[in-house]
Amino acid sequence: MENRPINVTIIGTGAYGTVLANVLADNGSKVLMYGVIESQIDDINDNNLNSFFFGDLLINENIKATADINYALENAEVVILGTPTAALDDVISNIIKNAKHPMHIINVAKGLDEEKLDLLSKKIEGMFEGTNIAKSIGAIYGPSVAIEVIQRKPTCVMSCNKDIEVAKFIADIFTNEYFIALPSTDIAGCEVAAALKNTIAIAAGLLDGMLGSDNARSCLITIGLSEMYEIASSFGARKDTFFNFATLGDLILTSTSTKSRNYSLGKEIAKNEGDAKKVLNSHRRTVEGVMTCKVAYEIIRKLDIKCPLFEIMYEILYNNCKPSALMNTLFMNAQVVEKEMR
Ligand SMILES: NC(=O)c1ccc[n+]([C@@H]2O[C@H](COP(=O)([O-])OP(=O)(O)OC[C@H]3O[C@@H](n4cnc5c(N)ncnc54)[C@H](O)[C@@H]3O)[C@@H](O)[C@H]2O)c1
Ligand SMILES: O=P(O)(O)OC[C@H](O)CO
Repeated sequence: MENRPINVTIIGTGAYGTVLANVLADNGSKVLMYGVIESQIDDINDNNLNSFFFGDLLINENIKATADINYALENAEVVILGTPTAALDDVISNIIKNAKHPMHIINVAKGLDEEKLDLLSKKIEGMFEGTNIAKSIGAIYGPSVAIEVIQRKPTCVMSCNKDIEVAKFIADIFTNEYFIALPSTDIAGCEVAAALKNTIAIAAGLLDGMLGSDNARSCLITIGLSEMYEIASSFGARKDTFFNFATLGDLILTSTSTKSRNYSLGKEIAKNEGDAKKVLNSHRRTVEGVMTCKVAYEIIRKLDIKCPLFEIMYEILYNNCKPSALMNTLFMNAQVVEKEMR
């Protein structure tokens, strides 16, 4: 365990960036947040609050925020990419332009590379290639709705890195009595699961809104886990990874919690008689399962594999198909047993 304060810079002053800042500052790290929204920066510096996301819940008073990227990166040893997947291109370009020394890069965005239909970590690696800025590239994934972490409720996540020693180092700087990070070297497994569970959560919210059936939700989660593994294994994921916090854990949380934005979107679609188009047109919050569904659908087609849940969700979210009939066919076609037994 490192016993000196680590300088950590968090890119983004959003919900998850703020909670990770709080965990790290609680652990004695020197935390600086870089943001683009002046009111959030001022709120953090002047009031120890990020009230846009967390109302009057105080955050650690040692957290500082800035809009100056040079200042933000000047002493950074670890940089956390704390924005949604869609902002990563911009964020990484900004780091490459302004960083002057090597640093550990940790991604927390849950998504896939929509252009190359590939892993987000590969895209991030590709962007840093030849720059000497990324000492290592890893991720933190696990069941962690922001509001509960800021309230210091027990949360377990995976620290993912190809190099187990770096995974352990990052796990150590995050771990305390309420936030536990365990190392994993299976980036592909954790990352694909972290992205795909968002689409399954939209399906779960939709199903709950339509049927209110605990039986059906459990079956949906099981089918989702199976399809998640099917897709992830094509990226080299290990089966044992599918029993950890980033995979099964996050899938259960996001598919059952009303605090999840993805699950809530599904419920909202159900409330609007299954009219996804209408709901998505007026939606403003970060809901990554919608884009992930499209990427997953294209990956499934490219690999020529069968993932009925993702195919159905694509029809609902992108072709405005009514969910009821489609949901029925999902259970009729459920395939969750070993491939060789089918
Ligand atoms: N919220 C959660 O509970 C939670 C938990 C685990 C993981 N995550 C993941 O973390 C990622 C971020 O989610 P969030 O909930 O914090 O999102 P959010 O919508 O709360 O915040 C996003 C933040 O990114 C900032 N941002 C956007 N573009 C930027 C740019 N170019 N440069 C700098 N800042 C920029 C915005 O200003 C905003 O402060 C997502 O991929 C999400 O899946 C979220
Ligand atoms: O609010 P959501 O649906 O983006 O989910 C947040 C986290 O990913 C849960 O671990």
